[in-house]
Amino acid sequence: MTTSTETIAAIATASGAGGVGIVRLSGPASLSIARTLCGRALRARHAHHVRFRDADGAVLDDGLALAFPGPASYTGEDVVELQAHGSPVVLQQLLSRCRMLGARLARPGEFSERAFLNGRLDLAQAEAVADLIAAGDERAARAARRALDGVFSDRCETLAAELLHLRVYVEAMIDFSDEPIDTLGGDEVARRIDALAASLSQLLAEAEQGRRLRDGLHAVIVGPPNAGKSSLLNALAGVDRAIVTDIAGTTRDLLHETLRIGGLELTLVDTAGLRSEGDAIEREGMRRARAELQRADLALVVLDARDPDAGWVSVEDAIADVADRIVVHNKTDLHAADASGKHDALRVSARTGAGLDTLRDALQLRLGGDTLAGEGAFTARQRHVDALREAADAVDDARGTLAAQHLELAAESLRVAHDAVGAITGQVLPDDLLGHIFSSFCIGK
Ligand SMILES: Nc1nc2c(c(=O)[nH]1)N(C=O)[C@@H](CNc1ccc(C(=O)N[C@@H](CCC(=O)O)C(=O)O)cc1)CN2
Ligand SMILES: Nc1nc2c(ncn2[C@@H]2O[C@H](COP(=O)(O)OP(=O)(O)OP(=O)(O)O)[C@@H](O)[C@H]2O)c(=O)[nH]1
Ligand SMILES: [Mg+2]
Repeated sequence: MTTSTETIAAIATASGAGGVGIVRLSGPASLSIARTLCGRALRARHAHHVRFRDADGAVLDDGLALAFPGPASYTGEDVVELQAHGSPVVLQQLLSRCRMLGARLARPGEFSERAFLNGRLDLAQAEAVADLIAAGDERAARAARRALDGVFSDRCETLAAELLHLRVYVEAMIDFSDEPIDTLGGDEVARRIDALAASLSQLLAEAEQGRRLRDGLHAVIVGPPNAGKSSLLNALAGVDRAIVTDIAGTTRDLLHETLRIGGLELTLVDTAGLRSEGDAIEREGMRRARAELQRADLALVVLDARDPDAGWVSVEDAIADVADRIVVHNKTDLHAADASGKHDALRVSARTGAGLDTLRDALQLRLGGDTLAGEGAFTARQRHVDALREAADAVDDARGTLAAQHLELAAESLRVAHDAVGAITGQVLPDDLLGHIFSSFCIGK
């Protein structure tokens, strides 16, 4: 257990006026700072109604003070909460007073970082705290809650334990490598590596879904100029967000809009129409459109129903790497005949609204509907997915090298896999991983 010498303080409640606002302290001086500020000693885990006083004895506010002596606290250190009226001015005054009495301002995520360093939460759980706070819908909140409860961490730790076991075994085989592997239980190790590879790929798939739960689905509207991409964004969002004109090349910047479909969040991005000509501004817009497609889970391809093939040529290349796509033929109000068969396209009209419900249903299906929200689903981050993929690759390598009787290489691959899985829960800490993770938290969390 690490103990910090510095006492940190922050406003723990959201900025702006509120019913109640909380200043939170953590560290060795918390209790003495509170005693001075409240004019009395605080009993552990009791709510005291007190007056918070400034240096000159003036009353800053009255409120509730709570002390949680370590280690039975959120951070594992001595923690104090000053629960005042939710006035930003009063909360700032309380915070300044805490600083005068020896606390320093907490960095973003520093309370949770200390909770991690003191073993109150593992790293994936600490990340789940931030993901819970940022959850955009109920499904994401439930899944973050499960990650916070350790559902994901437990799975990682089971894998890490098995990896450790295999490492020990393979290292032992190296020490006895004069003898043939099969007499050393090589078959048994191979079987266990196979089982481990299967568990890893199962967890990787679930973590990928968890990443989508956390980040929401990212859909990029793409198509030739003038097909009605911006009109469709406006129609789906139900607001007049993007500029629409009959001039090809109207949209240049990326335009993000958050949609809710069936209670689930979807980010929709409007982009510049793709074509081979265009001035410097339009070309920059197309470059951005292509870059945005690299991050897309789904391409929403908009073609003009009157000439879908012409448009298709311009987008085919750009969407080659996108995992999923929905093709729509727009402006069907101008084109009655059904030419959509070729791309398995949905027929819509951004102008009249025809076909938009069907499109919404298709989007909702892609959002995962119930499958993503299944029992036991948890949120995960790209960092976790990358780590599991690295581990899966390394375990595959170990399988091969073991079969070829290269025990040292197999041992090294297992070590790499073990470290990768360990970094998810923070059992293993690569350089500056903590700074990287916690700096994106809210202050006071
Ligand atoms: N007012 C307030 N509400 C809050 C928090 C907080 O810090 N303050 N939390 C902060 O994010 C969350 C709750 N998380 C917490 C986690 C552990 C402990 C704690 O004192 N744990 C001790 C005692 C365990 C017990 O009695 O249940 C421990 O783990 O030993 C407190 C809050 C959400 N609500
Ligand atoms: N009749 C009809 N016109 C439409 C429909 N959707 C869009 N339009 C018209 O088509 C023209 C182009 O629409 P935009 O939404 O700006 O097209 P865009 O694909 O965003 O075009 P760029 O931004 O230039 O790439 C505008 O005049 C729209 O009013 C539709 O469903 N029916
Ligand atoms: Mg546009």
